[in-house]
This record gives sequence, C-alpha cells and structure tokens, in this order.
Amino acid sequence: MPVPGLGRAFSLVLAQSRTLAQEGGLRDWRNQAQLLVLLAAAAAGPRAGGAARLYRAGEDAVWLLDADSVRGATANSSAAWLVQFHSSWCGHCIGYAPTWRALAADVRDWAAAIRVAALDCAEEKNQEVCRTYDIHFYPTFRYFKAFTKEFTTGENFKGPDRELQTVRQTMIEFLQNHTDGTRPLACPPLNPIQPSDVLSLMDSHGGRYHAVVFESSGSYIGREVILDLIPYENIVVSRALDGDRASLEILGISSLPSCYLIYPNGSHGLVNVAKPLRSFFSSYLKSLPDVRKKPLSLPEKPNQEENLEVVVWREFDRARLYTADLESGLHHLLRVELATHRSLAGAQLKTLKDFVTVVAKLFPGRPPVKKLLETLQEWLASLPLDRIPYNAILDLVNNKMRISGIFLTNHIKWVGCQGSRLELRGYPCSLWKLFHTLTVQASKHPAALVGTGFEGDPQAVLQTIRRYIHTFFGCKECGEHFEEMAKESMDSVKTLDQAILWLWKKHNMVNSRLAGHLSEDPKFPKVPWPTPDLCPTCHEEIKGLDSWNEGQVLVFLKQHYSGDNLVDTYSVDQGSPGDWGALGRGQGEGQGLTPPGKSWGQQDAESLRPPHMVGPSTDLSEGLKHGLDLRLQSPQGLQILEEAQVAAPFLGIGFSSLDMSLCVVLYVASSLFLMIMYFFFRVRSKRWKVRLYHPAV
Ligand SMILES: Cc1cc2nc3c(=O)[nH]c(=O)nc-3n(C[C@H](O)[C@H](O)[C@H](O)COP(=O)(O)OP(=O)(O)OC[C@H]3O[C@@H](n4cnc5c(N)ncnc54)[C@H](O)[C@@H]3O)c2cc1C
Repeated sequence: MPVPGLGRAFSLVLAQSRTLAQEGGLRDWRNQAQLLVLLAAAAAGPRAGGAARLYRAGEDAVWLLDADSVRGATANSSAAWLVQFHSSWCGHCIGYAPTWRALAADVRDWAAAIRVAALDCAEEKNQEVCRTYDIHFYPTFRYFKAFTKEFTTGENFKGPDRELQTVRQTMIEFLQNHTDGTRPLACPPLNPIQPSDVLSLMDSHGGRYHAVVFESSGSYIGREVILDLIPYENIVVSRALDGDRASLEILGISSLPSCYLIYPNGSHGLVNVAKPLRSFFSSYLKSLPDVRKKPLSLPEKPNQEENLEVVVWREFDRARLYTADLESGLHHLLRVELATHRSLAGAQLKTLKDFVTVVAKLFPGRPPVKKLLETLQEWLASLPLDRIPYNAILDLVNNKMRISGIFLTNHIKWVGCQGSRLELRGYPCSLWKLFHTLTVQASKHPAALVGTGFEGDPQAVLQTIRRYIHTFFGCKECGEHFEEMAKESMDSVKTLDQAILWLWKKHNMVNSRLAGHLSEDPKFPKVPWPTPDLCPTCHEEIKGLDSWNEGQVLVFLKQHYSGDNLVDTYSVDQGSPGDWGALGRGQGEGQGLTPPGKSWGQQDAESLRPPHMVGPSTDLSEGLKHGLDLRLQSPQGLQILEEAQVAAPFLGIGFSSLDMSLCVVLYVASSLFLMIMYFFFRVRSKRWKVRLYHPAV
C-alpha cells in the first residue's frame, strides 16, 4: 500500500521546528515577514471579492495611503499626518467613515501643516505594511510628526473620544507638540501673543491684514482660524488670551471670542460677525479684499488605482451553510487577522492554541481544510517553545512543503456572507457562522473534544471564542461589546445545548443593537433570527407578541449549523487559477464547479484536488524553493532544504497522521520482535554451548 506524503509531512514539521529552534523568535523577522508576505501575495494571485474602499480618491478630502505610499508620505514630511488605519469590513470603521470624511473636509485647508489620511489594512497589498506599523485593531489612529528622520510607527491618538471636534482639537495640540525645527514649515505660530503686542502691531502694519482672535485659554477657535487661513496670502492671523483686561478695554473688546483686524493701511477695528464662531471668523477673513488663495503648493495626493473589481453576485440559499464562507473566513483569520502579530507568546499563544484545537476538532468542512487544521493543531501542541514567530505558522498554513491533502483556499469568496456592497458583511459574518457551527458541533459530537482537556466542559467552546474575540478580533469595539455580554452571563451556561442558545441570543442582541447602523446591509437587514420563513416553528404568538419557542430554535440551529447543511457550491477553487486550467475543469472565479447541494463527501475527493496536491508528480524541489527560500538566506536554511529534499523522494507523498501512527506502531512492534528473537537465540545458543562442553550432563 503506498503511503504517500510522509516525507513531506516529516520534512515540514522538521523544517518548521528546526527553523524555530534555530531562530527562537529572536531574530529580526521583519525582512523575512516582508518576503513571506510577498510570496503569499504572489501565491494568492489577484484579489477576489476582497475589501472595498471606504474612502474614494476623487470624492473625499481624506488622503488615501497604501503600502507603496505610506512610508514616503509620512517620513521626513514637511507636514504632520494623522492616519487612520482601518479595515473596510469592520463595522465600527464603516460607522466612523462619515466622521473621518467630514473631518478631512473640515480641515482641508490645514493640509500644508497636517493631513488627515486613511489606510485600509483589509487590502491584501497593505497587510504587511499594517503589520510593520503594529496595527492589531481597527480603527487605529496614529500621528506622524513632520520631519521625522527615523522610521516610526507613529504616536497613538489619545483623545477622550473620537468625535470630530475632539480629534480636530487633538490635532492642534499635536501640532503644538512639535519642537522648534520640526514644526511643519507651513504651520504659523499657534501660541498666543500678548494683548499689549496687538497695540504695537497697529504701528507696524506691514502692508497686509493682521487679524487677532481674542479668546479664553480653553478655546481652540483662534488656532482653528489661524490654520484655516494657511492657504491664503496677504493676511496673518494670531491669537491672544483674555488675561490683560486693560488692553481688551482699550481695543473695545467686551465679549469673547472676538476678532480684531488691522488693515493693510493701518486702520483697525473689531470684526463684526453674526455669530462668534470659527466658521464665521474664517469666512469673513477669507473674503477680505486682496486676501486670496496662494498658488497651490501642496504635493499631489498619492495616486491610488480605483477599485475596478467587478462584483459577481452568487445565487445562494439562505437556509444553507456554505463551505466557501467558512473557508474564506478561516483564510482571513489565519493569514490576515492573526498575521498582524509578529510573534505570539504567553496568553496570546495559549488563546491561539486553544482556538485552533477547538476548530480542528469541530470544523465540519472539507478534508483538506480539516487536515490542515489538525496538522497545525498537532504542530502547535508539540512545540516546546513559549514564543512562536507568526511567520512559522504562516509557513505551515500556506503549506509551503506542499503536503498532499492539506489545503486552505487563499481566496476570499463570500456566498452566504456576500454583501450588496463590497465593504458590507464578509468576514464578521463568516466568523459568526463559524462560531455557531462550533457550538453546534460540540453539542452534537462531544466525543470530538476528548483528550483536548475541554471534554465535559459546556463552556469550553464559548470561552475559547470569547478569548479569541478579546485577543485577536480586529474590530476592538466589537470585542469589547462581546466581552461585556460574556462577563454578564456566560458563566450561567451549564450544558452544551445552552451554549448554542447563549450564542444565538447574544448574536440577536448584537443584531438589534446594529439595526439601522451604517454597517447594516439593506439587502440583509438586522432582524431577530431565524426569521419566520426560515423557521416557522421557532415563532409563537403569546398574548399577541411574537415570542421564541426556544426548544424549536435549538432544533433549528442544530440542523442549520450541522455538517449536513454545509454545501460546497462555489468552493472548489482549492488552488491558483492556473491549476484549474491544468485540470481542464475550471471556468474561473465565481463559477461553482460542485453541483449545487453537493457536499464534499458526495464528490470524488481525489478529482477535486488541485494538481499540485495530487501525489508524486508534485514538484517538490520547486515547492521547497518557494516555501523555504527565505530560510535559504542562512546556512541552516540550506541544511533544512537538503534534509527535506533527501527525505521526500524516498518516503513518498501524502501520509496522514493515522498513517504515521501506524508506521510508528509497526516500527516498535518489529523492533520488539527482533529483540525477542535475539534473546531467544541467545538463550538457545547458551544451552547448546553447555551441552557441547558438558556432554555428560
Ligand atoms: C463576536 C462579534 C461581535 C460583533 N460586534 C459588533 C459590534 O459591536 N459592532 C459592529 O458594528 N459590528 C459588530 N460585529 C459585526 C456584526 O455583528 C456583523 O457581523 C456585521 O455587521 C455583518 O452583518 P451580517 O448582515 O452579515 O450578519 P451577521 O450578524 O454577521 O450574521 C451572519 C449570519 O448569521 C446568521 N445569524 C444571524 N443572526 C443569528 C443568530 N442570532 N444566531 C445564529 N445565526 C444568526 C444569519 O445567517 C446571518 O446572515 C460583530 C461580529 C462578531 C463576530
């Protein structure tokens, strides 16, 4: 019986472990990470059904940055930057986008001094750069000072809230924090002048307007007006505080804020506006005769190609669960969300290990994905290290050694999680579906968790999900809300069925909280779920009120989130498009190659494998070169490659862990047999000797 793949499995684990042992997570992983991600991106091919942009280059005043431009823009810039690192799938980022757009438009005139920018970490090309800038949660706000010589990941925004006015005022404080010599050249002095200085200004008029905004010390209006007038010439704006009452009286200032204007010809007087507000002062000053905009001196906004992605709508049945959603979600979770961490240690590592264990044991999907999860789980469990560089995990997830029979799509393809716009639904939807599936599988197959330390614990899956969300889920506010719900009542869960119902109830609470929110897809309104058309028996009318029949809800959830309800339609692309061309079966993205309604078990599993998964014809050395070329920079890397290349052709391809266990058992049994034979013959030969030397005995 051929036992394919042992060589590769062995080599992979060997290579992973050796690499870790040698590098111990202590080396600078940044360069390797960059290379790895480049490789992964190259392997992933063109973006399919990925993230849409929340901000548009032509329409919004927001400066759009990406992997190509962020460093060049923020390093040694003549202006300071406030960058929002966001993710277009994150509900809070979607909800916050109008505020950010409004802020950018509001401070458009400040751009020579400070710029409001956005960078979408959900875009595949930006993922590495987001890792470089240490972005784990969305949205994350970072300030970059002007004229920074060294690379910096920026300063975190520290405002009491993220309201437009608060952020705008914090931007001003940030500008004032620049030390002399690093202040943006275009930024006028923001500190107040003395009221007495105003009197001397009257004598030294310099052929242009000089406006002075008088205000109390806590007011930002003066500084805002100063910044609003940056692009205008023939005018200087200053601010003064209300400390010197006598000077105010001389100038005739009786209320604050007020604006005093010295004209180019030396005449002066109070500005008369209908309301003492920033916009009124700024607009008045901008409209003065001879005050006009300076010729444009701003650099061009970094160019971003528009998203030309064509959305292909995939017909689907809301009563079914789609493998494509779960696998796309896992792809994002393993290759993007977790990959924002350079390395994992302590509680984070424990959370990952537990989460992978739960998913590996309970995921009801296709064998190649289950196998990948099992391999990952076994490998994580076997590692004695207390810190693991995430690149090592990525190597395994990307199956760099091309072990036959383990694979997770590297494409996003939403089906039941499609949104009517690209930025809606997607990843968080798939995560909910995965979580519900796990609670249902745990209840239906409790034996699956035996030996993991989780058996018999009705809260095990929920607590693992809770820790994952708290530790890794990119949408920080979502995680905080979920944690509040968990703190409140997760402890009351006493059975596996109650765990299913707990998650269902909490998900409905989130639905009702988000109804009408900007992240709600009008095509998929947030309503109590399951709706009567999906589950008529779940709904009852008690005293004229629609009420849940929880017993029926449980039955429904157990059916809806079971492996039997999982369909593989649209999820055949288990390799790059070229692979399918080679098979002569693929018609490209968006085409379901599995007949609707068929699950993995109903198909010819072997025929659905992409060619590079199919046995000995795999070009191992090519795979190794691609997978391990990063390691090849080091002599140890070469050694690993040599070992793997030697091992693979001898041992064949495609061993499962069961195969490997059998091999070990056979090996031990044959060794025992040989030992028994050895002792048997030794004893016999002693007896023969005794007979030979003492024939009379
Ligand atoms: C743990 C978690 C917390 C979140 N918290 C927030 C938050 O605080 N703020 C925010 O803006 N976004 C939050 N999100 C995202 C938000 O809940 C949605 O996932 C997102 O808006 C996409 O919505 P959707 O229309 O795809 O439906 P989702 O709510 O994502 O639901 C996905 C699918 O699950 C099924 N479903 C719906 N309700 C239930 C239920 N009660 N039980 C079982 N199955 C159900 C339906 O088939 C639905 O299409 C959170 C996501 C997660 C995973």
